[in-house]
Amino acid sequence: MSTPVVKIENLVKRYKELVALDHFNLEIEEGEIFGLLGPNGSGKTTTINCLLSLLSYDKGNIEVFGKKMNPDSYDLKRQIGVVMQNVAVVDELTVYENIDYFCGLYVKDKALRKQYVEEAIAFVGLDDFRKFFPKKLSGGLLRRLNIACGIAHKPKLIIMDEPTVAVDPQSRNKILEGIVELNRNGATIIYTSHYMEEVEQICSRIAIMDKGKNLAIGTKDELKQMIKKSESISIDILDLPDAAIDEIHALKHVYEVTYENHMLTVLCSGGSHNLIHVLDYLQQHEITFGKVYSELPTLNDVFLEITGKELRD
Ligand SMILES: Nc1ncnc2c1ncn2[C@@H]1O[C@H](COP(=O)(O)OP(=O)(O)OP(=O)(O)O)[C@@H](O)[C@H]1O
Repeated sequence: MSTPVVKIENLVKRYKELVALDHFNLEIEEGEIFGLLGPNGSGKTTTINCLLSLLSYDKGNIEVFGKKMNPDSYDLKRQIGVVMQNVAVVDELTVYENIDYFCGLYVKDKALRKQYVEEAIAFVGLDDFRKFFPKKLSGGLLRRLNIACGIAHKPKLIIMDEPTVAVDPQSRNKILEGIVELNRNGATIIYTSHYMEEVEQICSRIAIMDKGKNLAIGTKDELKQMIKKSESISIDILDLPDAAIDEIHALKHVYEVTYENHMLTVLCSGGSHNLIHVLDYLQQHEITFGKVYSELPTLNDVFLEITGKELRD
């Protein structure tokens, strides 16, 4: 097997009494867009800061590209691009100068740097704004500048910590498309977010975090197969007899039935054609129904089943 790009073993990080990372483990392979998904405060930023050796930790081991990561591992850091949650650019420098400055920390050859800066500007679509100072940019454009500064030196590993927080939908889509393109061009990506839709959209594998622990790991389909729920059926019904609830509950693959505010909700585990079986039952018993909805599980359902609480909170 190839050497993982990132290997985190048994990482423990405490802030005084608070255990922010609790024996956290993670392996990321080359070529992945790896999603770290967890609610606010679950430990995503702490993981990233430990990984970059910006924070010391109490226990555990971290390797990047097969080598131990230390605060002075400059050879490793040169191969990493970081886009932090809080925009970190220099207000006194223009868009071009900012990207040139950050790229210049790693790329000393002037001609090559010029080429990289131009490519980064084109990549994030800031060509019309190259002479603007950061204070003149909208929130979305500022985020794009932040990304350009982190990736201009063409790192092999790119870490993005919630890059779309407080970003308008247009810029958000542009950012997500850009991440996929960076990956297509050969970079391994670590992407932290508490937006499950984004993580589902772009990540090849996902770790679900809560309270400093890695609760589950896999592709989105693997994660969804870990839980009981495979389908949630909701049907508008004006009047449903109590006996029908019990009989629907007894249908194959059904494990939970509720009827509230004229809405029948049927949760199913495995099987196929569950919706047809429920509708057949209603028709055979001449129960009139209105709108019908069938939903597959989301990552929120995975989180809910594992932790007993909503990811969205
Ligand atoms: N410098 C610090 N001092 C004390 N506690 C901290 C510090 N930084 C983070 N924490 C705490 O550690 C826990 C993990 O925080 P962390 O920022 O890593 O989570 P997160 O998943 O990145 O959340 P968010 O999405 O809000 O950034 C939280 O309970 C947080 O309050």
